[in-house]
Amino acid sequence: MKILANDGISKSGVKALEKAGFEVITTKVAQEQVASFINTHDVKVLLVRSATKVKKDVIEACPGLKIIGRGGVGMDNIDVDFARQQGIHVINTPAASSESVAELVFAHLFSGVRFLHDSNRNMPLEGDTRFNELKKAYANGIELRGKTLGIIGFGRIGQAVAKMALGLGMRVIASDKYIGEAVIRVDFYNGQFINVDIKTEPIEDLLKESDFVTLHVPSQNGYIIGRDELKMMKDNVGIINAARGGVIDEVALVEALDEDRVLFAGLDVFENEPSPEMHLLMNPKISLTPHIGAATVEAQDRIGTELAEQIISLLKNN
Ligand SMILES: O=C(O)[C@H](O)COP(=O)(O)O
Repeated sequence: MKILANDGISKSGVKALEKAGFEVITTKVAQEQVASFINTHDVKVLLVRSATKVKKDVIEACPGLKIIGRGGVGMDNIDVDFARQQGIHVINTPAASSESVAELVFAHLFSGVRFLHDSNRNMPLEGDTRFNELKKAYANGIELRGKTLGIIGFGRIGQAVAKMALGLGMRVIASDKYIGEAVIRVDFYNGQFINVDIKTEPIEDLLKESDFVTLHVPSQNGYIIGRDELKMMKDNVGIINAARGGVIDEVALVEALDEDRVLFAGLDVFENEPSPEMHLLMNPKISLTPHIGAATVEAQDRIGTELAEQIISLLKNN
């Protein structure tokens, strides 16, 4: 039975699937060719990350598909309900990448408070005399310890962020439409741990209290952080979005950065993906990454292995 992993899959995933007798094809097929490739090669399982879109047109054109697998969390690139109505299993790996996304949030936070993204762009060439000038420009860094981190969206990723923030000595507050409270277990290298109970609070309170705000919500129809929400935030707040483009109003964000109301932003996702707007790319107050929250060896290994386990259990054990 053939599997097309159109956005790639880890070696561990390929190995587990091949061991179970599947053939895994990892050639990248262009979006417009996906359906015809699936049909001509008699592919039964389509695996994607966020790049390949599996919308109604593709699903309708591939009546032989048995499984659509999303290696990752967000399923906004898949018409999940429609696929399930056609009797296709739709699976994902909701827990596999939480730590990696959380670590990227801190990469952006550390970059923001110490201007790393900007100093990397500006470091002087040999013979350039601006070294001391830059030393002065980046002299007012901020420590994270003791500051308040507001986490919007307190599911798996939000809670992984909370755990790391607590480890750094930050105060953590959270807001979530569906989750009232969560016990965050902070593990130490020597096997010891502490539990910290965090009750969520209304978003308005979070925005007023936070020194840094990070978003961990699924794709939305409207902005969670728009012009009004930006106005509610503390002066010199830092904002991170490693969730989905479209949860922050980018135009209002740039305005707030330009007016020195927001100190910095860290963006891994964009309203216009994969071609983020120029006003974001050129902004010295924005630390940027190209949607790589889940892009670690460890997360992709877990994702590949979990997908393989689910596929084997759905197709081999039934
Ligand atoms: O929803 C996800 O899992 C993340 O956005 C990662 O997406 P990616 O698999 O395209 O890196």
